[in-house]
Amino acid sequence: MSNAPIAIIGTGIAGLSAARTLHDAGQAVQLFDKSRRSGGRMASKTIGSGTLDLGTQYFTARDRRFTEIVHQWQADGWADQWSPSLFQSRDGQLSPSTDEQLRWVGTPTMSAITQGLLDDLPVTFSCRITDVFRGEEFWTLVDATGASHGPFSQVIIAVPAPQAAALLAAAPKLAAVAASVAMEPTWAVALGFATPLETSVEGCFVRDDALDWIARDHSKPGRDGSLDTWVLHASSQWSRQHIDLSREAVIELLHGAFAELIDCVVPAPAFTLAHRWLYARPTQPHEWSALADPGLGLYACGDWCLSGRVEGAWLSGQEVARKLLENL
Ligand SMILES: Cc1cc2nc3c(=O)[nH]c(=O)nc-3n(C[C@H](O)[C@H](O)[C@H](O)COP(=O)(O)OP(=O)(O)OC[C@H]3O[C@@H](n4cnc5c(N)ncnc54)[C@H](O)[C@@H]3O)c2cc1C
Ligand SMILES: NC(=O)C1=CN([C@@H]2O[C@H](COP(=O)(O)OP(=O)(O)OC[C@H]3O[C@@H](n4cnc5c(N)ncnc54)[C@H](O)[C@@H]3O)[C@@H](O)[C@H]2O)CC=C1
Repeated sequence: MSNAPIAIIGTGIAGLSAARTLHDAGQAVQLFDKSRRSGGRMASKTIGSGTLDLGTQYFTARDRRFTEIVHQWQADGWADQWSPSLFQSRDGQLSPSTDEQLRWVGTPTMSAITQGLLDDLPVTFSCRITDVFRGEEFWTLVDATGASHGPFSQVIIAVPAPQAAALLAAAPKLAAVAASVAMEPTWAVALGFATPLETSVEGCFVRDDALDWIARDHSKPGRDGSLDTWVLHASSQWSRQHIDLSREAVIELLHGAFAELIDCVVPAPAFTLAHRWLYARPTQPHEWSALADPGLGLYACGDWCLSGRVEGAWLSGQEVARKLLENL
């Protein structure tokens, strides 16, 4: 057995779930991410004095193992329950839609969870891995600048399926599985109002043309900042149809749809932002848990291996760590 560390590409919840478990089992890990910080689709955006959850809005916990870890995160101060005043909108009709579902958010921002998991694990940010190849004994990673990283004993790829497919070239069967997963885009828009909107809506499931979901970000626990902030998510279909639209045009269209939907006057926002998530969610759930070629030492995990939600991504990371440890 070699002392070379395990490389993990991706510091979203899946990669960090695996990293933490491997680290706790005494394995050395080295993480890489193309972004400047951890979180992936659970990242939060800093805006002036506050922050916004532009990707994941909340998460539910149905699996026992995930429920246990979420309670641990709550005890650590990284997560808390969010009980929004919920509505739904169908055919332009807004109506209350309360339910009993427990919903969780990171505190004070969604990214607090991945930051907590990362802690002081070794990580290289702003490093897009473009090639993963195996020599006689060890793995080497190559980044977009052409620089090499290694040697590594094993590699875990924890990125969205379309990006994973290219990095799994050394294991064509795994690459083919990843390539078979279609992922849908989501346009996200944030609006900040200087004066709070006069509505009791804090979250709304929408089934109209453009929008899919709206949330009063400011209503989540631990959020500060002076603006009344809202996050609007377009439906997959609308996002696909408007994939190449400019940010300004997307803000205008979704702001218009929001103003039509909400039951109050919507003044001009003091702040706007648009973000395009190209690989927001798999078109359907899968039951792979994680992909593994133990002989080679190449593994993959991510939300696309399971439910396409935070819970699925975390469970997939657990499963990849379990498989890897089992094969050491
Ligand atoms: C708009 C939106 C709303 C959502 N809402 C919810 C919700 O309300 N509830 C819920 O449960 N889930 C929600 N989700 C889904 C949830 O965010 C994901 O299921 C989960 O965060 C996926 O985690 P992951 O670790 O698998 O992938 P990611 O979070 O995508 O992490 C992958 C990481 O890999 C990095 N990366 C990619 N390619 C490379 C490369 N070549 N080299 C280096 N690094 C690379 C990325 O920068 C990223 O940090 C939402 C997603 C989006 C986009
Ligand atoms: N925009 C994106 O890219 C993504 C959005 N995601 C959303 O993240 C959420 C996560 O799902 P779960 O954890 O199962 O959460 P959940 O149980 O709150 O919601 C699941 C789905 O059930 C419906 N629903 C739930 N509660 C209500 C209600 N009170 N009134 C009306 N409809 C309701 C609604 O359609 C919702 O999308 C879902 O809303 C997904 O649509 C998940 C992944 C990506």
